[in-house]
Amino acid sequence: MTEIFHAGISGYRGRMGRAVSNVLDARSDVVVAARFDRGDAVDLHLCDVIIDFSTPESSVALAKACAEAGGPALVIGSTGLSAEQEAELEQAAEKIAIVKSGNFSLGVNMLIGLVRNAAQRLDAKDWDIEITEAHHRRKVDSPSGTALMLGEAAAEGRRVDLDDVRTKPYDGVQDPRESGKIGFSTIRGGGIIGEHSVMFASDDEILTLSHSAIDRSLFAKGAVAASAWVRSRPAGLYDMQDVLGFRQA
Ligand SMILES: NC(=O)C1=CN([C@@H]2O[C@H](COP(=O)(O)OP(=O)(O)OC[C@H]3O[C@@H](n4cnc5c(N)ncnc54)[C@H](OP(=O)(O)O)[C@@H]3O)[C@@H](O)[C@H]2O)C=CC1
Ligand SMILES: O=C(O)C1=N[C@H](C(=O)O)C[C@H](O)C1
Repeated sequence: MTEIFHAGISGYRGRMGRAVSNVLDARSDVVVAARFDRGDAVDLHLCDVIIDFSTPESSVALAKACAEAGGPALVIGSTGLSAEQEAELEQAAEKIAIVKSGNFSLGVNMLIGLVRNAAQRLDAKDWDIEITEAHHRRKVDSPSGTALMLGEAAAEGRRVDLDDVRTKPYDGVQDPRESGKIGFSTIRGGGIIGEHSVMFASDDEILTLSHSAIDRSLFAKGAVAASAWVRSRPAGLYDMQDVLGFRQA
């Protein structure tokens, strides 16, 4: 028999909140026990898990409240968190189970592994890595959470720290590009759902690995799958690689 669980939606009036509502409403194994947005009160005890696509500040505040209450588990999709905010989530995850990912799609999570692998094999002195992302005009953070995850994967493949090799945005006249750096470029326009590409460029050839999101429901479906996975996990900070069983040993 299918076990029913109770889910909450944080940021439910937003683009992703509405997409998550639609996915949850279509499932017979989930009761939507709470929908809340900025300024709304929520009874955390009604939920086994809350799916949150809101803002960095509100995701951190929610994680702290859930940690203090001893639950529910969380699925967090908000991007643009500072290093301090990431650390606050890690602290909350000592008390509750949290899945946090900058992208809940299967394709992007596959891409992460491909990028890590390519970066490991293509010598940094010959191959420049440039990451490009494009999103709708209303997106406020850049580079996107996904672009940063792809940058982390490339840096991991090269066994370097992304903070040490990340380029500043190119603008005006500057020194020639150093080898070993990882560059980021951002496009914002119209209703673009989410485009990401990682270019490996040598003097002789170019390899580009890319992903296009066709419908926002893609992220919502992944987040709902993560919510079903995380609700029975012990406290800890997980990501979509864990949910999909892609984590490398
Ligand atoms: N990980 C992934 O796969 C994806 C991540 N995202 C990320 O998710 C986040 C939300 O994106 P999107 O839905 O497009 O943005 P929206 O601005 O459309 O939605 C965010 C919603 O959160 C609400 N909100 C603000 N503060 C709180 C609060 N304290 N409690 C509850 N809700 C609150 C906002 O209300 P108000 O309008 O009043 O501020 C708004 O309704 C972004 O960081 C985005 O980058 C997006 C898509 C996929
Ligand atoms: O804000 C968005 O829309 C998206 N944000 C995520 C990100 O920052 O990578 C994921 C997706 O690309 C859509």
